[in-house]
Amino acid sequence: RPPADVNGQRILQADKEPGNWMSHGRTYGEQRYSPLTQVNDHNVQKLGVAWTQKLDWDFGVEATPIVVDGVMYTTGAYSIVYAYDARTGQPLWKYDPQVPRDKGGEGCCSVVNRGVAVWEGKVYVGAFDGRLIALDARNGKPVWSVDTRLDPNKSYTITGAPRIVHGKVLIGNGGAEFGVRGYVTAYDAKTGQQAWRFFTVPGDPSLPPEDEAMAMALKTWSGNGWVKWGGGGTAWDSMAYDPELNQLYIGVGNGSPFNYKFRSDGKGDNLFLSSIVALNPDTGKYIWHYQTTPGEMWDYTATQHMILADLTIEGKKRKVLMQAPKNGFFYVLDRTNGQLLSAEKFVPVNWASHIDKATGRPVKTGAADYLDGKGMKIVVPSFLGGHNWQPMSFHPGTGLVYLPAQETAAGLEPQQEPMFMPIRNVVNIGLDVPQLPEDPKIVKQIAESWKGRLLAWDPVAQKARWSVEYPTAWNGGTLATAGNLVFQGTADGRAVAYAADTGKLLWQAPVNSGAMAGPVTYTVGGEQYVTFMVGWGGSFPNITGPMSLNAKVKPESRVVTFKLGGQATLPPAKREAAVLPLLQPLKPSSEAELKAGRTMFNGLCANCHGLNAVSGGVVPDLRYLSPEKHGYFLGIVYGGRTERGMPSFAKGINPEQVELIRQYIITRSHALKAELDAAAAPASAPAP
Ligand SMILES: O=C(O)c1cc(C(=O)O)c2c(n1)C(=O)C(=O)c1cc(C(=O)O)[nH]c1-2
Ligand SMILES: [Ca+2]
Repeated sequence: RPPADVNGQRILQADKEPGNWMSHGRTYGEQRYSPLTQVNDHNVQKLGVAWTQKLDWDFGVEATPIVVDGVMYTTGAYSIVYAYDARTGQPLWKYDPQVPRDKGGEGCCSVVNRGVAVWEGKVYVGAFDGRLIALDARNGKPVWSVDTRLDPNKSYTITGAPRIVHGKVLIGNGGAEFGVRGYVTAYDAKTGQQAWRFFTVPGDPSLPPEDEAMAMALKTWSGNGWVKWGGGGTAWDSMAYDPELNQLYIGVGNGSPFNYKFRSDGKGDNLFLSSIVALNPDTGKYIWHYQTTPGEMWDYTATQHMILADLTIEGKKRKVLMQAPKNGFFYVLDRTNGQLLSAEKFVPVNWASHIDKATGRPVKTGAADYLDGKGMKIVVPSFLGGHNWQPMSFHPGTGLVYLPAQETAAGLEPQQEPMFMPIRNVVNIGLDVPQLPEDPKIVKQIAESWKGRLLAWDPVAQKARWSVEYPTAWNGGTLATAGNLVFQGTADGRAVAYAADTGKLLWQAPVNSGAMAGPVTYTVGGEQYVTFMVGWGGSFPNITGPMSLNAKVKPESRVVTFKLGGQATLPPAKREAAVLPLLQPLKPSSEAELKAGRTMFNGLCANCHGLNAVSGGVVPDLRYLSPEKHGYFLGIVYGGRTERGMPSFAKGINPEQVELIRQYIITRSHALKAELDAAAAPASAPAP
């Protein structure tokens, strides 16, 4: 059999070859449940390392590997594709699409990638710069490549994994924090020829709508504010497919800009933002939609993982679709028609009290409404969500969904007038950057209130059967197996397994770095393997650095595969301690100057270097910047550091403003020094 000779028939019958993991969620229903039982709740403690492979870039790793007939196809940062012998880890080939290294600034959440799809001897990857590329599965040589961007002058990116249905490769894009318009496109798997495109939000209302769905959606928007800001609705991650109904489900993202007033005069539902939309996969035609957050204004994407299952609810067998989007409610929909069956909170939520059963609409509390003219509002969950892209899993035996949830909150405040229109490289959401105090004691308190939780969620009863708490948010996706196991990677650098029925911790092993991706399991030569894609990054450590420090991990990207009795060793973790350099003198600056420096830092730099210049450790913490680099700071900002992933900021800020940013960083280094000195001083030091 030629490599990666997967087709729809094989995916439909995935349970007949449980040793392979042939599509993103293993099956079209994306349950991430494996029927394999060789590794089970009786022997899982005998798992040892089978093999490891280091990846090129120590940025976030989010890929679900595809494993077919003994070969693993997976990705790392910058959309680099790796093929390994799945038994030994021996590299077979590597393909680097050469995404320009300074493109990082054009995405909200680093140059991550969630994996490939395979089909009839080809491997498909969505490159961060917007290309969809087909590779020859034998050698990784490109066969075709298309540019999926609607407008190359906008910050369109791809981080999601393609799905393939009826010979069509389906892919969306990211960019709703940068002023783009969302859509999903289908390309012929053989040739790359475009088959259809479904827009998720309307275009310019002065032009005719593209189709009936856009005509319907347009009625739910007001004014034309969104035209310049794209409208958003990017479908940057999840899809699922029901072959019996022949329905493709896409998860649609947040509005662009977040600011609902700038976007739509603060009026209307704004379809299809934050919605699940069912499409015909052959034509791209609309079938139904369910909107989780009408009038979205909090980055409440509904791009989170969707699982299809058959559940018995009130005595009736229902074909359901389950999703736990960012907004904090767990939804169970009838997937034949999009009707709401139930929705309950799975984490604390303040923007809505409940979802009304009769209308299917949330009942908003007003507590998170930052447009009420009363200033900053604390929004729960935060823009990182009660759940983000980390995939869930569903175990048909226990009937439970294993959900990597998180408790987070953030302060949001609208700009009165747009500071600027969206430009490349710079996040612009029509809000002031999320507020975070500088006082380390308060930051510590907030950080401790941000929790990660693995929930074993009963979707029929709509409540947790068991849960495990973690020291930070941003723990990994899950995998359920017929061996009564749930596997998960953790933010604090472990691979763990729980009993699926009781939640008892049965096994854990260090993996050196935060493990966020969904693990997979497969067999080669009759032996079962479990693979974790490891590597800390993505939006949590990059933007909300201070909240992520309790994870106490460094970025270190690697494939780590386990098997029963595995004897390989994991290389020791990188652990160089950061040393504060000789501090730059504090120049006397006015309050106003320091405030301007802080605003600019948080607006321009914090998306990677962290709010208030506290980095989560994936991108350098500028408080530790050496005197030498302070000497040519302007050169770095204007020139960028392309080889390290930093774009040029020559456009948009003048040298005086760059100097204000530098002064702000210096004050933050001094504050850190004082904090470290205080921590090092003996608790009851005698007065001098
Ligand atoms: O609106 C968008 O277009 C968009 C894209 C992406 C992305 O492509 O990674 C993320 C988000 N939004 C987002 O809101 C978010 O929380 C997020 C986290 C991550 C990540 O990989 O860590 N990506 C994204
Ligand atoms: Ca977003």
